[in-house]
Amino acid sequence: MADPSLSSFPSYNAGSTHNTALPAGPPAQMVLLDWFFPGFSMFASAVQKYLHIDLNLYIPMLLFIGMLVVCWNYASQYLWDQVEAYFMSVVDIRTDDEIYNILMAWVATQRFSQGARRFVVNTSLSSRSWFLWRWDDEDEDDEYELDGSGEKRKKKALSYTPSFGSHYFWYRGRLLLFRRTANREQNSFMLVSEREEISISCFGRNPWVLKELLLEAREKYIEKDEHKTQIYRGTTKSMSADPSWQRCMSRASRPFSTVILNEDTKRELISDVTDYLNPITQRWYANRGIPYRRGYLLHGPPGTGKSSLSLALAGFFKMRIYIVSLSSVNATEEVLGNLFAELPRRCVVLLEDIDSAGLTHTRETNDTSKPSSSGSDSDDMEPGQVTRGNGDTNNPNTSFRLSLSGLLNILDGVASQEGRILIMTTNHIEKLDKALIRPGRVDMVVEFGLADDYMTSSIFKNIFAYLEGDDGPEAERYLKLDPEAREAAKEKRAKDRAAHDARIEKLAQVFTTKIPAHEFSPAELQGHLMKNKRDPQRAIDTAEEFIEKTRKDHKEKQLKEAEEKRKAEEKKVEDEKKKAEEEKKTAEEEAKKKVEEEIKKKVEEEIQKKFGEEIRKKVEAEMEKEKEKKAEDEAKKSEKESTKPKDDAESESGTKTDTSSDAS
Ligand SMILES: Nc1ncnc2c1ncn2[C@@H]1O[C@H](COP(=O)(O)OP(=O)(O)OP(=O)(O)O)[C@@H](O)[C@H]1O
Repeated sequence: MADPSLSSFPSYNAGSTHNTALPAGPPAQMVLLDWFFPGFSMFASAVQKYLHIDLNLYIPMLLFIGMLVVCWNYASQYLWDQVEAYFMSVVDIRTDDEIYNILMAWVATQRFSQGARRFVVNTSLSSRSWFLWRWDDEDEDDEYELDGSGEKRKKKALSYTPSFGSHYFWYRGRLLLFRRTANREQNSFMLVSEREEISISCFGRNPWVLKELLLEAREKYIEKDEHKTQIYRGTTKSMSADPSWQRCMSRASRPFSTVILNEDTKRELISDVTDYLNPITQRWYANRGIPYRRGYLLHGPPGTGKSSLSLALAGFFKMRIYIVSLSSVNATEEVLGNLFAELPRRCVVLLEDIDSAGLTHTRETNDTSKPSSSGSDSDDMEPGQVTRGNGDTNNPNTSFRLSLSGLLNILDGVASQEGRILIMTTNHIEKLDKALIRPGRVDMVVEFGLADDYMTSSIFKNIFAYLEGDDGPEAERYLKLDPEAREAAKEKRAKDRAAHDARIEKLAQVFTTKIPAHEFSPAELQGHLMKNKRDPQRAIDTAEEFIEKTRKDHKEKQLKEAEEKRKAEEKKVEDEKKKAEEEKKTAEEEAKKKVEEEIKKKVEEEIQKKFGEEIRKKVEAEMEKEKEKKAEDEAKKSEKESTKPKDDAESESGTKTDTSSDAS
């Protein structure tokens, strides 16, 4: 019997489109189609019923087309692979390398990116890989707008790059292909940028155009950062045990002129570094077998410009700066060694706070013939040992130790990159080991001091005088004026500026007379001036207040330090007392034990002596007794033998007599 559900099936007779006779059962092809495309039979019967079209007629054709498409896909993919392998050049971009940032920054500026219908939008194009992550990057592309109060408000620039897929574009007259695909290996631990693969291909077996593109991208990238200093900090990621340099900032290079320091010292420093970086100098070093590196030591009280000078120097010579602070808990020998091994060839390394690392102990202390370094508070440390926290061995931070010889090995061992500039900063040069600052490790020492009159006045002018670029959007407004008006405006502006600077010059003198020399650090003065950055007169009027408050702070700090020192000394005395008491107690116990042992020995000897004599006497008496008894027995025996030949009758009475005598 026919299946009623198939009553609506179209005819399976290929010859007749209008034949409604029921088929014996669904043909195999229909079952197959239904299996591949569920509901196909329903769709076919609906088409048959309402449009009078028998799809059965077209099935072979559809199948053929489908197969053709599959074959085409396969063949085209195969062909494309062959073309790519034999007739194209391809560059794969590593997403965990800085080249990713470089290329994506270039791609974002290309027409094909901006025209892409499906695209990725970012506020930062940098790779998400933690070691490339810029987390505080002031981007030049960031836009600003003025809000109601006239303050600038930063708007993050948006970058558009093509989304997953293949994107063709022209470059230097050649057709190139930018391909962005999802990484074949997807796992949840992967960072966003690692989940994609990027490549650029060109037709032809010569990849020169790709290399040129990459060089151009790099050039643009460097150009963008030309006036910036790239700052890297040595960190130990909690997730990974390996320490690494993290790019933390790309900051507008600090002009050298803004660091207030003796002009001769500045000039000397710049010419020294210039000479060092000269390729001829490098050859000179190589010819003489001298390690090609240079070290500088900047020392002085906190906030006097040591870090600022290092940054300005890196910016001036367009070098990256790698900062690591030895006061950080993680600055162990292993961490530092790994960090130094990762340094690029040409860079500035800033080793901060080498005094707080406790490098206060000389290597020579191992050698008792040589004098100890400084009599500093670290004197009771183990020789050659470095602790953090001013040699406070009780400081929990000191649980990680860095030996001085370890640090020296890192500084000039195989891990140290030749061609680098090492800058060490310290607040207490007197505490440093001579080995650490000997020539070859430190080639120039620059001293920083508290602000003198020249510094005070310079800082004042630095804050309040007009500087190029201060105008911002106001300057753009002038550009919109007609040439005549612009000229007049320009002249007026120049006059205003000159008048302003003259006023600031006078005010700087007044301010300088109010601030006592060599008492405050430039950072403290700058802090006070910054509080009044729009009102120089107010900065002068509140100078006394600042002096009073800062003196109070100094006093409090001194008191705190003295208190800490006192506590440390008290603790030291206490510890020593405890130690002495313990030693005394131990000595007493030992003496007591000794006396007891002696007494015991004597008693034993006495006992031995006394009881030994008695026992001897007793034994002798016993022996004597035994001897006597033996002699008696002998006598008796011989007597018996002598009386034996006499009469037997007498012998009986004799026996009786013996018995009575024995009984008595
Ligand atoms: N000589 C100086 N010239 C210009 N600015 C200075 C100078 N000294 C300090 N400053 C300002 O004070 C602030 C702190 O300076 P900086 O960090 O360079 O001091 P430092 O000597 O490295 O301090 P620390 O020893 O605590 O690391 C900076 O903002 C800097 O602009």
